[in-house]
Amino acid sequence: MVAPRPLQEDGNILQANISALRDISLAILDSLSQSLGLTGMSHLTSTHRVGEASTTALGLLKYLSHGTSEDIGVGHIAHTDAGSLSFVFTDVPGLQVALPGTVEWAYIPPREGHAIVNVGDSLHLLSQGRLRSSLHRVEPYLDALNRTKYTIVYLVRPETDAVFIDGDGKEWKCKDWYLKKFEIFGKGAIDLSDSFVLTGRENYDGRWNPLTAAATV
Ligand SMILES: O=C(O)CCC(=O)C(=O)O
Ligand SMILES: [Fe+2]
Repeated sequence: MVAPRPLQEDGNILQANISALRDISLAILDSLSQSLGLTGMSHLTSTHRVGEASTTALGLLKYLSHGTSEDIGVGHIAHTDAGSLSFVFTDVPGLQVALPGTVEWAYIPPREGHAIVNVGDSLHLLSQGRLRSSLHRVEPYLDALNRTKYTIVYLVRPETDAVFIDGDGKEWKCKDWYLKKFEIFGKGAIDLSDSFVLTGRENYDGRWNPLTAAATV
């Protein structure tokens, strides 16, 4: 596979960006911990130590254009991210977030020089529910239907052996929570029995309705 030209010309660009994103994410985790009074082993950086094994990842997503599939094949189903923090870089709109406490969706327009940063399940669980993972999805945006949407995501995840306690007092190893979540993503179809793990809500699929969307956007 041939690397994109900027990477061929400067192999360090990737490493430099990953290091910067890692430092920024640790600063955010530190600041959140101070604000929430999380100290000692509960301090969020204590489960995100540099050099410890984790599945933190950098990804490039390319979305199918609107019209290439009839229903849910376009975009990204409603979900919360499994990890701690997700940095989303894109210049094509389409990302929607569920407004807190409602079932209404709002587009988050890209802003030049900015990233969108989502809180994921891991921070929800590590902060004993004080931080909430954001429910979001990607839908066609009517002004950008003919543009291919690319997104670069930097997905910060805790150490593989970090331990979570869920709302029912059940203990999870970070890696088991991820396996469960990725198994659901891998199914390719929405099964309502999975909806709590996928979206944090029971019996909910958050599916996009093209008819309503066309009328309201
Ligand atoms: O492409 C986007 O704007 C969002 C991507 C996303 O939600 C994800 O990778 O989990
Ligand atoms: Fe996401």
